[in-house]
Amino acid sequence: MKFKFPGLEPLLALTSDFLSVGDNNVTHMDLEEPKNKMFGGPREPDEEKIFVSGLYAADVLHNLALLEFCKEQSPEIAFPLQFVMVILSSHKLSGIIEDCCCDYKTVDTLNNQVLHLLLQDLVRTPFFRYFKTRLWCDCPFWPDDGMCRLRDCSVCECPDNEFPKIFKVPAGHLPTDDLTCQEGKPQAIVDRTLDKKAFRGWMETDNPWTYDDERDNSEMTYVNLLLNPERYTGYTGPSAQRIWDTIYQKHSLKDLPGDASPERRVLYKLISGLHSSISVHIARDYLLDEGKNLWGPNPTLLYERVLKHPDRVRNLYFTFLFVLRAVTKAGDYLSQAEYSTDNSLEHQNTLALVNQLVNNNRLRSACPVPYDEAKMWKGENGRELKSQIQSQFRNISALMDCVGCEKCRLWGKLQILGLGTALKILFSEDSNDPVEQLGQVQLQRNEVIALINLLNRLSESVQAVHSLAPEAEKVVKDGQITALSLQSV
Ligand SMILES: Cc1cc2nc3c(=O)[nH]c(=O)nc-3n(C[C@H](O)[C@H](O)[C@H](O)COP(=O)(O)OP(=O)(O)OC[C@H]3O[C@@H](n4cnc5c(N)ncnc54)[C@H](O)[C@@H]3O)c2cc1C
Repeated sequence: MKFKFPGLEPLLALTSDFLSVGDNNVTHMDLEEPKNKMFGGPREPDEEKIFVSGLYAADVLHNLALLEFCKEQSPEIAFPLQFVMVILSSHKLSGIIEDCCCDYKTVDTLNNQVLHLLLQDLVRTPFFRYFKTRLWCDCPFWPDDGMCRLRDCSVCECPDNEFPKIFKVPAGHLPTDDLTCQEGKPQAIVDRTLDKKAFRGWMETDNPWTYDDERDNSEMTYVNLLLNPERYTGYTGPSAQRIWDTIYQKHSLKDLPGDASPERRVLYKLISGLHSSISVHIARDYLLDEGKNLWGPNPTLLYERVLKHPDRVRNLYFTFLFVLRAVTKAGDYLSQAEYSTDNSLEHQNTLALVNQLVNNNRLRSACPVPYDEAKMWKGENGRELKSQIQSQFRNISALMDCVGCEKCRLWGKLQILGLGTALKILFSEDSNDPVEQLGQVQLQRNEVIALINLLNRLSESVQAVHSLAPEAEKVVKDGQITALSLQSV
């Protein structure tokens, strides 16, 4: 098949800024070979149609065919061209987001104009600002190997008088000077009672997807998330590496074979999307000068860790839509819930914001079903696979106690709980009827706080990728041009 690639001439013109190859007469190429390489064999007619429709053309051509072709035709342009291709393919993703029902452009527009602002307001409300968690517990898998070197790594807990009275645990609140995990205490019923009184409509229910973090309420502490932003902490090296390796390797999530089930791929994409989002937050709020305590974006880091890898950007968008779908699917439940804090005006305000989010007309018309969960678990071994993946996800959730940096652990736990809540909403197993399933889902207050805060984190990351990409690419391009000119000296 011969395919005319309209982007090739401008690409070559761009490349000719570096080398004199502008008059290279390359406008057609044979796509059979690169296409087969990319997809592992010829495709079905439908996929063929999609392939040539142009949705994937940019990716395929930028990443494979063009490079291969040009290497053969003209080896001297391969390097600058590869660089230009990486840049072009890194943020200009187009077409439908894989396994989802909306395209990249729509998601960017909706996020910039509607979702981002709403979510920013929502996570600032007293209800969504306080997250209950256990910060001090030991890793169930290996001894503590904390590598944190910055004070920015530790979490600032709420002083007792800060959060709404109604949130307070009447007894057994962990003293701030007791930094050890207190194992073996009997189940505390105190906080459960308080939850029922304080949050009418919120239940204590199990989440089959997550490791139960609320076994002993006396070990739980409230954290004001606004005082503990997710950003660069200095947590790096073998400790952090071990967590990510364990997640990806032990659970065989990476380099999935061609015949891996779609469900396994979804689990990988969710973890990878979350990983991208964490990296984006590190890059967008980085400690640029420790001496001067100067914080700001680090475009090179953003590029190296995320933008340079189109699959990581794609997984970020996928995860955003997956969680967004869970929030809208639980819309009826969320719009009838109780958001009481000390102040009834705050409840009204929070409820109004939740309603604007879950019943948003623009979202409904532009992207009515961000992700279609109905396709999952349909195979012969659907049930078995579901319980396997559920147990994998529970293990990943337990691994968060091994994160050797307090602030990273806080956000790791919150976001994994948020993902677990999305999985619970989308794949509630009580019934086969999706309408009934939704009616039966019961959420804990902390799950809803985690879900909305996770959606906000993902929305921030999608926005940062969209808005910081040009700058990041320029910084990298300038660096490359300098490197190229040094090479040619
Ligand atoms: C749960 C958790 C939360 C964390 N939170 C913070 C935080 O708030 N602040 C902070 O400064 N640090 C945080 N860290 C550490 C941070 O994620 C990195 O591990 C650290 O900055 C070192 O980065 P790195 O470049 O070595 O690569 P890492 O990000 O550690 O990645 C390890 C390897 O995973 C692969 N990989 C990277 N990204 C993806 C992706 N999106 N999809 C698939 N594979 C990928 C690559 O092969 C890479 O070499 C956290 C770590 C964990 C485990």
